[in-house]
Amino acid sequence: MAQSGSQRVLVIDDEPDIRELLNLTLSRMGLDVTTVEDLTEARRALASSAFSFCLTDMRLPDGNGLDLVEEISEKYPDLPTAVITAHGKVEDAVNALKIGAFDFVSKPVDLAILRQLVNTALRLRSAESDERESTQDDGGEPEQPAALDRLIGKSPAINQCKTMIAKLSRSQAPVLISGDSGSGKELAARLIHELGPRGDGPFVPVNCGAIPSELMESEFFGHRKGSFTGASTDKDGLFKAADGGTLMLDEVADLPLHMQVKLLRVIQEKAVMPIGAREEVKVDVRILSATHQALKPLVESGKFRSDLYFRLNVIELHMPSLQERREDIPLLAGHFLDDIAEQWHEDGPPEISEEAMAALKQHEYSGNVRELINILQRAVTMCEGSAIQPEDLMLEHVGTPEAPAPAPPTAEVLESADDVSLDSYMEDIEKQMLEDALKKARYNKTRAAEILGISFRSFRYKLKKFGID
Ligand SMILES: Nc1ncnc2c1ncn2[C@@H]1O[C@H](COP(=O)(O)OP(=O)(O)OP(=O)(O)O)[C@@H](O)[C@H]1O
Repeated sequence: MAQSGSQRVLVIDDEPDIRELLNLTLSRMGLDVTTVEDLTEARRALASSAFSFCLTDMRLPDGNGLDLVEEISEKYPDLPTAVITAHGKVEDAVNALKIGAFDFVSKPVDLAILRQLVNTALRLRSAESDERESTQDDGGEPEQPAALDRLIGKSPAINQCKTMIAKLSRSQAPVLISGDSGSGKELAARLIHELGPRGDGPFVPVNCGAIPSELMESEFFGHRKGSFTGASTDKDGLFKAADGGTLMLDEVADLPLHMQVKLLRVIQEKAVMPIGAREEVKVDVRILSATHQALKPLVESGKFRSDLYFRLNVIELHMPSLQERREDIPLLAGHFLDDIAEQWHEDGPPEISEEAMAALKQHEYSGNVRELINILQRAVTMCEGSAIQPEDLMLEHVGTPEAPAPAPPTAEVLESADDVSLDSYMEDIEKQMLEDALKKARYNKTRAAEILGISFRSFRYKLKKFGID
């Protein structure tokens, strides 16, 4: 696809045939191509003209392409640069991405892949120049993208994440997002995707631990009709669904070893082989992975392949736990209370008493932001007055002794609740109690609230929360 206008691209390769092929391919895309054969000429070209994209070979007569990548990321940080790596030289590709290359393409250059790569890089450039123009119009300093405001917090730890996310969104490098459960790993991945040149493409999150091992290959790579019993139609896999966008491998440590091998191949070849297909299907997907477990010990114990780890963990983004940023809790709590009030169509959110806020700030959150949201939802349903009190939070150490304790779970319930979190288990009990009270009160809500010993307002909140009519 030709790009609008004539954008200048710089190609550096010492082999005349390849220079010619690249020149032809990129010119056909409507680009104004400058080709040079070594680093000296490249430096000269960069100093004399403004380019929108740069593509360099690694081994050049007067030095290494990676040195140029480093120079470009310092001197021309807005210029996306891709490197051409020798086939199978994963280390070179990873090093290039680590020092700031936008992406890489391996030899022999697949022209379809190259075209996709260039289009993605140029989309990044045009989005950035639009942004620059709009900040220049305002006469203001370049600001962080507004989407980053969705990552609530002002602590140094979260500010560092925001800066990193903005930077990572400009590259195609695989990122490993680490952090405790509920700390915002998926939110961070979404932002990297949305802010980058693939933002208009699909974002496909997949929980690697949730797919049965025997279905994994078909889920990831798709299958052809008749390739196994039950394959009654062709099916596109998750990679195909994420084509042109981002695939987020959540809980990547749960990938079984046989899938790790296959995944590595896909990442290297940028193509998938659906089960029963005769030919590979090209896919243009950026991979972001997330884990709440440290992967290194798994690599050491042989449960996670070191070559895949090396490939996925090109850059690591760590999402801080709430314990590491307690100062953000008031801001987060205020934001989620507004959210809850809006979702539940209430006039306004209740206030939080000073004591309740202090309890929230001290609490040890094993489920981080997700747990904070759950606590606040529960508090809003429990709150009788205009301000949330510590006992409304129902945190273990501030629980009200007189609050009616739910019936102890039966062995049967516990057995079936193997994978159920405490929160959802408690919610089931709460829902059941509401329904029982309603029945007992012959669906008179005021009476049902009396039976449960809670206010009518709190009863109504709960009905809404559980979608009980
Ligand atoms: N800094 C934040 N600002 C606003 N909302 C946040 C923040 N961090 C997390 N959240 C919200 O908390 C919830 C959990 O976040 P998310 O799913 O991204 O966490 P996670 O680390 O991927 O969880 P898991 O480990 O369970 O996969 C989501 O509703 C998310 O929008």
